[in-house]
Parts: sequence; structure tokens; C-alpha cells
Amino acid sequence: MAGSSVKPTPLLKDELDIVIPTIRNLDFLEMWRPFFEQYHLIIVQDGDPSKIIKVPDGFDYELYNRNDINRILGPKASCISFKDSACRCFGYMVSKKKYIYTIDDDCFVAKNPSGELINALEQHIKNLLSPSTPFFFNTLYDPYREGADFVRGYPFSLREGAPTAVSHGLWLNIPDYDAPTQLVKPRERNTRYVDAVLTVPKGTLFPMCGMNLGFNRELIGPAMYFGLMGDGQPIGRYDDMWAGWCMKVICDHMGWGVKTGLPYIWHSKASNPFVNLKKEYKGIYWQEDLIPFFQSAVLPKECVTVQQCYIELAKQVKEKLGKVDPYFIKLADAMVTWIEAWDELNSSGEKSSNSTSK
Ligand SMILES: O=c1ccn([C@@H]2O[C@H](COP(=O)(O)OP(=O)(O)O[C@H]3O[C@@H](CO)[C@H](O)[C@H]3O)[C@@H](O)[C@H]2O)c(=O)[nH]1
Ligand SMILES: [Mn+2]
Repeated sequence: MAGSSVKPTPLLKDELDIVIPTIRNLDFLEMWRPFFEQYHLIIVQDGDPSKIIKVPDGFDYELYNRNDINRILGPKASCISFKDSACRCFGYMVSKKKYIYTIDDDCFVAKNPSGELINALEQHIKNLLSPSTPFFFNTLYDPYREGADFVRGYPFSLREGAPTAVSHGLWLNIPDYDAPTQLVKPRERNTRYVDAVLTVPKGTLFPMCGMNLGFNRELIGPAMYFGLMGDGQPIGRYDDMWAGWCMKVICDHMGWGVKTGLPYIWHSKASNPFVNLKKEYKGIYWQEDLIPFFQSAVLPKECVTVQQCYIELAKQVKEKLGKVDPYFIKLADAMVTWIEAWDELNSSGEKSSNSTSK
């Protein structure tokens, strides 16, 4: 119909939830309205549950604060972090959708080099709906992208690719640097827009950032636990890193792909490097042991579900990393609690969902 004002139905409209961890009001959603308004939001309110979080009108959402988490999970709520963005994984657990997109509330719509506004959600969906190439590197990057393909010498037996489990987006302006780097380069901004989507090769780990992240919840959801961080814990700001290492070992075992690159968001707020240093410093030290652990982690072939893989990984964490610090014994137990809670909420199909508002 000429000049129809009917909006096209967005991709995966009823199959994707947007999960936002927050301690602030959600005015940032105004800028995302054209891209997000037709999707359901799951807002995980961290910190003081008596604080009222204002959500702009017109969004369909459910909001969970700490009281809700405790009510829904009971004693198992102990595995959900408090006072750390790690709390967002509760949103993954209560969602009933096939896909998740998670974004921080200080991330805004970025512009590509042509000055066009980037619909980050749409790009993540494209990344998730097209295969990955973890088994053999394609030098022309994403072969499934319009205007690209597999290059000469790429085995035809591998051109079907692998299911994509995770789509890891990047950030213009404030880069996701660790505290020491932030301290040394306080004014550094990321202005480089790289027009590429890569598959992280099988057997290679990477530092997964949770601020602009999409994933196939039906595939890898149970592995997306963001660990024990923040209040009462010896470490913070390693929530997404921990999840990314566990997730990648399991994706490699299951033959699934992980992509990184487009889309970009505009990250607007640099958190305090001194506060970040206090949260991160043990992680900076421990990760010299953690990375070799994950690089050498082997999951037995009997592990055929993500839950089985995750429980096996928790066992190895307890056995091998418990020697690094007793924290990892607590974390390994929390990993098991997470799976128990996940299965409790997701096998019966029931959900104590909170009010949703339009
Ligand atoms: O105690 C808290 C603190 C923050 N949040 C919410 O989590 C995200 C990220 O917060 P913020 O943007 O302030 O933190 P950054 O240092 O920029 O990013 C860190 O967060 C992770 C990436 O997502 C990673 O650990 C770091 O990159 C915002 O939505 C806050 O509202 C919270 O829920 N609880
Ligand atoms: Mn931020």
C-alpha cells in the first residue's frame, strides 16, 4: 500500500527479550525507542529495592528487584549477585524467549561512518540467525554477509557453518578497558569503526563484555551465569568475563559459534577507575591462573546438554581453582545452584512474572 504507515514487524519480535541491569532511571531508552519499543524488556533493578526506577511510557516490561529475586528463588537467590551488573543474569533465567539481548543503561545508539543511526539489536539478530565459522577461519570475515563469501581454499565440507550461540557487540567512545588501562589512558576514546563480524575460532577464549551482547538462550542460556560478584564478594567487574570463558568452553564442546564485531553502541559513561581497581585487582591477578584452566578444560563426551557441561565445569572449578582461592569453591557451588534454579524455573514452564506495563 503506497505510503503505508504500518510499521514492519521487527525480527524476532516475540522471540527475544531485552535484559537491562540498572541502578538508575531508564531515560536512555528514549534514544532506543525506535528499535526497542516493540520488544519486551526485562529490567533487573540492582541495589536498594525501595528505590523507584522510572521507565519511559510505551515500553512493555517486567521489572525485578532484590525482593522479587529473593521471593522467586528463595535460598537459591544466593547465586544472584547484589550490587554488581552480574545481577542481569537473573533476567536470562526468568525470560521465556529463545533469544536475549542485554545492554547497559549508559549505552546509546551509535552512528556508523555514514552518519546513520545503528540499530544494534537488528545486527545482533542477523549475527545470531546466520551461521558461524569456528572450525576454519574465513579471511574475508563473515561469509554469510551480503557481498561476501567463502574465499578460495575454504573447505566446502565446512561451508554450512555452525549454529551461532553468541553475538558480542563493541563500543564507540568509552572502550571497555580494565582499571589500570583506564588510569593510564583516562582520555582515550574508541573512534575506530571496524565494519566486520568475526567468528572467534574454536579453542580460543576472549574477554566477553556484557554491555552490548546477544545470545541464543535456548542454546547457551544455562551457561550464561555471571558469577558471584559485588556485595560480599572479593571481586567485581569479572561477571561477564567469567560467563564468557565458561560459555566459550561449552560452545567449543557443543560445536557452536561465537561472533564478535558489529554492532557498535555508544558507551557514554566511564566508571571510576579507582573504584574499578578495587573491584578488579584480584581478577587481574587470578586470571593468570584462570585462563590456563579454561584453555585446558576438557568436557567428557558424555556431557551432551549445556547443564551437564556446566555442572562438570563447576566440578573442575572446585577441584582445580579451589587451590587458587577459597572463593572459587563458593563460586563452583553457586554455579550448581544457578543450574538448579534455572531448571526449576524453566522445566515446569511456570514463572512468577512481575507486572508488565505498556
Ligand atoms: O552495582 C551495580 C552497578 C551497575 N549496574 C548496572 O550495570 C550496568 C553497567 O554499569 P556501569 O555502566 O556503571 O559499569 P561499566 O564500568 O561501564 O561496565 C561494567 O559493567 C559490565 C559491562 O556490562 C562490566 O562489568 C563492566 O564493563 C549499568 O546498566 C548499571 O546500571 C548494576 O546493575 N549494579
Ligand atoms: Mn558503562
